[in-house]
Amino acid sequence: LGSMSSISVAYGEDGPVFCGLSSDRSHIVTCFGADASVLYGAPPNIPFLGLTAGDGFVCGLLLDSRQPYCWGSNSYVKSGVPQPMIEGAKYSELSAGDNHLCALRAAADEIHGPNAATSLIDCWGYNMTATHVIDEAVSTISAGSVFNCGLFARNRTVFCWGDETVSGVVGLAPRDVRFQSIGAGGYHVCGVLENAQVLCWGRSLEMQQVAPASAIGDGDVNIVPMDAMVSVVGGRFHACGIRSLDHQVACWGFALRNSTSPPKGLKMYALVAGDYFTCGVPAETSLMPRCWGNSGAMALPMAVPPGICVPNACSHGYYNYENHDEVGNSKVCKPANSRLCLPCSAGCPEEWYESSPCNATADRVCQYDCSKCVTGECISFCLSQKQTKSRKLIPFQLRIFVAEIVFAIILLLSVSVIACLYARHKLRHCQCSNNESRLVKSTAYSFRKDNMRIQPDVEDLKIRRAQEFSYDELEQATGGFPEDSQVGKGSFSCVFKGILRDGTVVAVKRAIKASDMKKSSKEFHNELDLLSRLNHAHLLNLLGYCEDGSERLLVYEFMAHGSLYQHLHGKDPNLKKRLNWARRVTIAVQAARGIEYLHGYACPPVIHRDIKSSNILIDEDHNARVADFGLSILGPADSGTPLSELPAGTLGYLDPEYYRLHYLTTKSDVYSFGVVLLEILSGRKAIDMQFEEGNIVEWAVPLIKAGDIFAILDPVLSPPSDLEALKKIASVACKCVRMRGKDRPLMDKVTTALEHALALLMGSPCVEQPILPTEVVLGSSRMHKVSQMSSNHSCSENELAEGEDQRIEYRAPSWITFPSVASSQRRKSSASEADIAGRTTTDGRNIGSSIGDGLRSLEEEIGPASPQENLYLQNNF
Ligand SMILES: Nc1ncnc2c1ncn2[C@@H]1O[C@H](COP(=O)(O)OP(=O)(O)OP(=O)(O)O)[C@@H](O)[C@H]1O
Repeated sequence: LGSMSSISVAYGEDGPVFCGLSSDRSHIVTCFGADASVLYGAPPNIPFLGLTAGDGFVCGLLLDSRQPYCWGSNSYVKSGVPQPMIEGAKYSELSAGDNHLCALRAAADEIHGPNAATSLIDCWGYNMTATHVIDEAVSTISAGSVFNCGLFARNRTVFCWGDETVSGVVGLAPRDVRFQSIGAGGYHVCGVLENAQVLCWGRSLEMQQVAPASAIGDGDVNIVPMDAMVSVVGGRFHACGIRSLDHQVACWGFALRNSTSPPKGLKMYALVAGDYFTCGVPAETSLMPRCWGNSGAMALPMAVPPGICVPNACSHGYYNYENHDEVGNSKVCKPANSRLCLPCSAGCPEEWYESSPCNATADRVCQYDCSKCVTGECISFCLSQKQTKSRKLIPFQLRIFVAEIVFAIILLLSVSVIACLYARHKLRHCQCSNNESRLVKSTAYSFRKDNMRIQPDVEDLKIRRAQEFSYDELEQATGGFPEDSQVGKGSFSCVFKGILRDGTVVAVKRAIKASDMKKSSKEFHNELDLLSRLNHAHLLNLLGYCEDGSERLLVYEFMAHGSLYQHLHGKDPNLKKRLNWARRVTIAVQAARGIEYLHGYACPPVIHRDIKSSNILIDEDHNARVADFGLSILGPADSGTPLSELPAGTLGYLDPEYYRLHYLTTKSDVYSFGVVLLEILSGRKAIDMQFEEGNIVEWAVPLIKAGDIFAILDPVLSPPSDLEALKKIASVACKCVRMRGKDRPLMDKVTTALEHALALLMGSPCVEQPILPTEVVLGSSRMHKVSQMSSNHSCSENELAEGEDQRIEYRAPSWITFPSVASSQRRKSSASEADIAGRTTTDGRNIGSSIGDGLRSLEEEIGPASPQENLYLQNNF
């Protein structure tokens, strides 16, 4: 009964059967109930635009062909596309009565469209099979048991046709009354008038007559309670509507004995009625329909869109439906540019006022205006408000007493907070208080450099918020998220290249539907929070975000050269070759600095939890940026304190200690970064089952320990003439992937070691040449030629080739703002447990003892920097 919707209720001997479309954009139908012919006749995997149902059957409007398709056991409405069917006919709406189906023709041209002079309505079934030519454009149709009604598009008046003897509805249709919408029931029709009041007519039982006949014409007129409604539906002898004010359901008319009532206190988006059974899509995140009536109350285990998707923008009086966070990541509607419009509440009643108007994305909100109260409801509401206020007017002495208590509590709290801050400060030398850390402000970056820590300024962070984008803006920027602008895909998102209106090239990360909605929503907010707070030259900057219904998108700076993973393991072998040793080690240094910032300089520290080569992105200046804070969590103030978190991360990079014991510290990131270092050295994936030893750690560490560095180096690159730098990196990698977190170095140690290795790599082959700032070009905002390198005869041919490769390198402007914490300072700042362990333990895992220079403690191993290295480091870091 009624009009087409995203849900339908069929009825018959076997009781009601509910069918609904999936809210996951698939538009696939699923049914629940006891009528096997409806349940099992439902076509799997065929998308529908909307549904309608009658006695023992359901019909859907096929999304692709726009033709009706029915299934079930009604002998008048056969399964399949109803016959006769005009070839190529397309329909915009369906409505089913007891034993018939009507469909409103939607011609591709304007002959029968909404602005047309005529409309065609085709009906099939008992006593109904005919084509009706209506002399005006019809906007919607709704079927009762043996009759149908429609609304004219132009003047919104109603017209009905069908079996008048049985229904008694057709002749009673009010003339010259304008409706926003109508809902036909068994033997009555209800409609929402232009002023949002509801008017019913017909001869259904128990329908109270309250409206003056003069207002609506002759006949047996029934009207609902006086509440303004946004929509109405009709059952066999009852009708239900969604109240405009609170979106709660109100039902009236006849109900069977022992029927359940509509849920109280539950807001609804949409309703549909069978004969004695009504269902609604609740305005809550689950979107799981609730039903009530003769078969008891039930919640159906599927999420259903709260209406029909339309191709056009929502017209005036409608707002674009937004999903709630937990509902899903993808849009409800297919195709992507269609949308779901819900009716705005129709104004506020007399004694109410509008506290916020209906806009493009949200309905209007009304509140009681206590100065205009007339009804008891309003008066009692305002009285209760008053009482609440007057209760606040407590005697003066009592107020003083309370104030004293409050003061004492505040004092106590302040002392505790100061004590905690002090303890925390002592524990981790991390100064979070504003007083201690007045930060150097700049528009793009805000860091404080003191002898130990650099922290984001709290005030600055309050101001520096990521920009909020509308979905349309981002859809436009990416050209509608087509496949060819997709630059990557993760477990929870697809990444698209886009261009904002101001010409900025961006990467738009669009969350995809995850099986665990809460998780993906949590990740979205984690990432948003973290990225808004963090700012570093080697972290991927968040430019903005968008949260629109079920859509969640993050907008990042576009990284022109993709991910380190793509370079090392992508399909293009040239990419890998082009990533010569100097670039690889530079990337390692830069990524290490980003992670070091997370661990050491952000306050409180941040544990990334998903360090891997696909999360190290490379910008157009070939600088590395650590990305994807989806799994990050703020670490304990004392970064050595473990957090008991359920393991999350990527196989192959996951710290075994964290995985097995759920023991999470910053050292878990150190492990993952060690794996990345091994990837960089070997060009192998973290897990690659094409090799006998598929796990990179299990494969590489024994070889490095045995001093066979050659065996692990990426065969696509010629090894540098002096392997010292790579040996140092291999040694650092081995330390990073030690089994016990406490045996691994801290990130600042790792960074320092890598910086030295880089300096060695850049300097040692050309030791005769002094390395000048303009020559070693990593980090210059201008282009510099490494003329010396190309003319240096002591460099090998291979190195020369690699050197040529890196002659033109840039430094992103953000480099300039990177705090130049000298390696020596860093060294002082963290005497890692690993280093201490490295010097003292005789454990077999302390590989330092087994391979000579290979894996001694980092301090010993790095040794003092050579003058060239120092010069290089001073000028470049
Ligand atoms: N800002 C960006 N600029 C250019 N490409 C990007 C950007 N961000 C991500 N990508 C590309 O998209 C891919 C997917 O990124 P995403 O962060 O969604 O997933 P992931 O980290 O690779 O995997 P997972 O989500 O499973 O951890 C990246 O590997 C990278 O190739």
